[in-house]
Amino acid sequence: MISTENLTFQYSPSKKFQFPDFACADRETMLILGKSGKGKTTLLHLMALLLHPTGGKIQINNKEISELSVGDAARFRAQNVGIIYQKAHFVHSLSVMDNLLLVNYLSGQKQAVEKARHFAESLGFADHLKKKTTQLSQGEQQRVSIARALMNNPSVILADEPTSNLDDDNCLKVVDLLKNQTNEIGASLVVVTHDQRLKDVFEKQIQL
Ligand SMILES: Nc1ncnc2c1ncn2[C@@H]1O[C@H](COP(=O)(O)OP(=O)(O)OP(=O)(O)O)[C@@H](O)[C@H]1O
Repeated sequence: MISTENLTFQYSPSKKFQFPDFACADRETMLILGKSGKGKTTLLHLMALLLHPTGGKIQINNKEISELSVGDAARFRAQNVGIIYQKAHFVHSLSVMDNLLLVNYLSGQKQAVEKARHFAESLGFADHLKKKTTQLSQGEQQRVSIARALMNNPSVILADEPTSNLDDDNCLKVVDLLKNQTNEIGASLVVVTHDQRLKDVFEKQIQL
């Protein structure tokens, strides 16, 4: 469950944002739409505790997260938030499997090899687990990055333009995978995008 109230942010006195209030419950999915420059990535980074709001509240599982210190925010993020970036960033020297297990390691949890295998099966990259991430196609890397975001059973999954580089077929496949996997672990899914193809596949939407 994630919700915001009176959320504001500014990069500079001339670059201010006031975001609409919203709430996304467990197993609920939500789309945040907006043209380029409207602040979609900024809002996602606020929800991910990568930026600190200038005003307002963000709650995850009824915990007020905007007041956490930098260290506490990093711990909270590692344990509760899964992020899918527009362009996946992997550790190129590690295998696909080790990139998945790294999430467990960084948040101080036991390495969940079976879970990684399960996601790889569900998302269709089980044959690639031993490969380096650079050996995968862009669509395959996108699916690995979805699995990586799920590895710690996060309460909230945040996806930044997860479909912008995909053709229509793969776009709908990735959205289905995201929704199904989110539902499986009982998380809230928030997608920010300017991809109009997603308008018809998310019931709950807000426009920036
Ligand atoms: N670090 C920064 N410092 C100053 N201004 C910034 C910074 N990051 C983003 N901005 C500005 O804030 C505005 C919103 O940026 P943001 O990346 O959130 O938009 P967006 O809606 O995600 O755009 P796009 O769809 O093009 O990715 C833009 O005008 C951008 O130039």
